[in-house]
Amino acid sequence: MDDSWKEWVHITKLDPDKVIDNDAVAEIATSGTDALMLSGTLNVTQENMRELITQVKEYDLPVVVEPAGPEAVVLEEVDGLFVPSVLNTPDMRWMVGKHQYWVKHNSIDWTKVVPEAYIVLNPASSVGKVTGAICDISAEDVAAYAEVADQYFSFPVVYIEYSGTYGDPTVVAAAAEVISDARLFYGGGINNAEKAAEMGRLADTIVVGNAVYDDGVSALKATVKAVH
Ligand SMILES: CC(C)=CCC/C(C)=C/CC/C(C)=C/CC/C(C)=C/COP(=O)(O)OP(=O)(O)O
Ligand SMILES: O=P(O)(O)OC[C@@H](O)CO
Ligand SMILES: [Mg+2]
Repeated sequence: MDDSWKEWVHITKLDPDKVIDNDAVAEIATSGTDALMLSGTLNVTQENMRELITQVKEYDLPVVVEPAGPEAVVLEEVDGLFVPSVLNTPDMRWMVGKHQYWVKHNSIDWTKVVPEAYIVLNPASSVGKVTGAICDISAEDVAAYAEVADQYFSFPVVYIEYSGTYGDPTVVAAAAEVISDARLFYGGGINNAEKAAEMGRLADTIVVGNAVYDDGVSALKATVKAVH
């Protein structure tokens, strides 16, 4: 993975566990979004991940996979692998445990891997439930995690994750304030131009997922226009 991902300001997240028709994929691919991130928490298998890759690979925009576990890693025909580590969970499997298992049983092409320091803040999301994240933390707590990720662990990405709900801009601003090297990603509940513009002013990159399925490609396009 070369460093071109550091210029992305808008990522569309597609879920291998959800169905999307080819017309919608074609419109998304030409919407102006910078990249497609194939990612989900529940029911993601090699099979449905490969099906989605086949569906999107014919378009010439970057496609990356964000696995929920070693079993969801597919590297063929994609440009890179964005691997989360969840900072705000007491369950170390989601910070380093699954990663150690993955490395022990596979030979990794590290040039294709971009680590993401996830701070999960929506307890109702699948990722919140699955990882046992401690979501009721303050902006100050979030900023401290962001600084640790950026300055102590040197993660290239800090990802503020509100998956499924629109987050608190003051929390994103607090994280942005303390980060100097990492790219700040924000994802969660962005389904129109206003929300995209607001979080786009605070984070380096916004990620739009559910809106594609719930509100359609026109909503997605509005979020692209708001930041491009
Ligand atoms: C070690 C390797 C290769 C992988 C492990 C990677 C880890 C630790 C992942 C933990 C966090 C996680 C499960 C991320 C999945 C990506 C993600 C956040 C999907 C979207 O969130 P959902 O909560 O599924 O949204 P919905 O509820 O709308 O499906
Ligand atoms: O689905 P939404 O709420 O847009 O969130 C996008 C992404 O952050 C999910 O991992
Ligand atoms: Mg999901």
